[in-house]
Amino acid sequence: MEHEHKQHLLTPNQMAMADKAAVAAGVPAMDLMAAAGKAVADAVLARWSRCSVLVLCGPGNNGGDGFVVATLLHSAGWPVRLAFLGSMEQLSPEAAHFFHAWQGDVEGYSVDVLEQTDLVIDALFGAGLTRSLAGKARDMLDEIIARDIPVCAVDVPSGLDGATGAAFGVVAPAELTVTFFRKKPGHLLFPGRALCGELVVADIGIPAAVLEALDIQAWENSPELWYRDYPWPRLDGHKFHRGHALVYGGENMTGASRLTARGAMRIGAGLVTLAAPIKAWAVYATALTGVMVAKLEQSQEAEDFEELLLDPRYNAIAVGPGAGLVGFERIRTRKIVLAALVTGRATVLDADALSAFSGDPQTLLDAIVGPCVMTPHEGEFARIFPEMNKSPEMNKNHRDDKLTRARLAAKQSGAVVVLKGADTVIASPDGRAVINSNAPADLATGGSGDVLTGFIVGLLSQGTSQGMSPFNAAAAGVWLHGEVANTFGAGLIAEDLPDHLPKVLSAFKTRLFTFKK
Ligand SMILES: NC(=O)C1=CN([C@@H]2O[C@H](COP(=O)(O)OP(=O)(O)OC[C@H]3O[C@@H](n4cnc5c(N)ncnc54)[C@H](O)[C@@H]3O)[C@@H](O)[C@H]2O)[C@@H](O)CC1
Ligand SMILES: [K+]
Repeated sequence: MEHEHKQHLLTPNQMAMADKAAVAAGVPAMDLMAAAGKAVADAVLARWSRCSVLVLCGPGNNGGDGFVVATLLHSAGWPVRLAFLGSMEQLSPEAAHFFHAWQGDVEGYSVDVLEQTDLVIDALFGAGLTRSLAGKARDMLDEIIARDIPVCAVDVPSGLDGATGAAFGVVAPAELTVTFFRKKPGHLLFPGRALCGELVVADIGIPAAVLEALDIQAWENSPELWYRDYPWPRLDGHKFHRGHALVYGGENMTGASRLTARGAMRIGAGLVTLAAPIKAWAVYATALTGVMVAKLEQSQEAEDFEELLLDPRYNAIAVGPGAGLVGFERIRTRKIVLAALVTGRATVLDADALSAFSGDPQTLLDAIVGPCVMTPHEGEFARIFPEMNKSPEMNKNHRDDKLTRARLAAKQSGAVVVLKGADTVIASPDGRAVINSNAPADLATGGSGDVLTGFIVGLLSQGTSQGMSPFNAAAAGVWLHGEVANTFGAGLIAEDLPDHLPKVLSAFKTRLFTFKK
């Protein structure tokens, strides 16, 4: 539990509740602010050499943290100026205390203070921001951007929504952001992730026990969340115990489903069968060695696929990569998807399996009866959930909020939704969500999604009853996929992903022992 706690993501509201709970548990609010300010000052001292600093303090407790930072950097011998946007009377008792502790001048709040500033400490607004910045607050940010002055943000860059990662309006990108206690979704979701720069999470003395009462439903993806369920081969195991994944392969883009099949093999499916239309059968059979290839006769591919599925040993199915969308292929892809779903067995739907239901997504959503993982990128997501951003449940300020969209999609469909991108969100129909943060840009390469589908179906084939839930299998697949790309480095192509996985799995296995201690 202790490890998982580190991955918790708190919304700004939950963070305010954590703050209150800590105070109720006996931690003085003054100490929290002092610790927050010290954490920021320490991080600045560790990264920058002595330079001329301007601390911009806002009207709330984010500004309070700023007063502390100013005092500490001044004590460290740095030239510090402070500008305050707010009124003394409205400061909280803690912020007022640290305002009075500041020995220097308080500059007028105008863009002129940016003259001869080498570094800005942005303590204007943090978790309390609820709308776009206007007037003087906004002008200052515009000018910081125009002058390209380095920024260290306190908690979040001012103007960033900690819940969604969206900008309320203008945001000055930070080189460093120091946040407190736990991350927020907005630190991981784009554009927030890019606007934060380097992110430091500082312990300010809030006891982890306050998390219990917060009903947290979002985590940063990490093995701590799912390693207990990871299906390591057992000594007494047999290939049949490790499941049998069935992958549908289309007629033209045969590379895609081959990558899926290879991904499933590498991640530990006991057996993988690729079922392909007879026209393409020879291509598959020649190219694949460890993977079996089943023939689907012309014009009765879906029926043959159904017949294959009469064999209960196929316990996880993947459809989508290279399935085909042109002309009659689209109808065939739809039939294959529905044949897979009606079995109620664990199914992963990707790419064409989703796009084939464009214009008629309800047919797909109604057919989901068993464990299912959908892995759309944004384009595919829009085809299956075209009205999502109009939903009354969407955040009114940020209708493109990825976390909420993925959660609503999971709830509506009953499937685990993996909404892909540089900040992939994995959402469960029960409201839990994981945000992935380990994917490097190298992963944006053709075929990488096909391998991800393979990783997930391979994990699912190893048993959803005793083994991984679809939610955990999806989170594990996405994390391992990112980790492989990270450890492989530059020059990555999709083929490398399955083949480099064993190295990552070995390292992960070693790490597992440290988790268990
Ligand atoms: N655990 C915690 O929660 C802790 C929080 N601390 C700091 O406290 C911050 C949160 O403090 P607050 O809740 O006071 O929030 P903020 O300091 O972010 O700002 C709140 C103030 O801004 C006003 N405001 C909101 N949107 C505005 C807009 N668009 N234009 C102008 N004014 C606007 C509000 O009316 C309120 O007066 C955190 O970000 C963090 O920096 C730290 O002091 C230590 C502990
Ligand atoms: K800030």
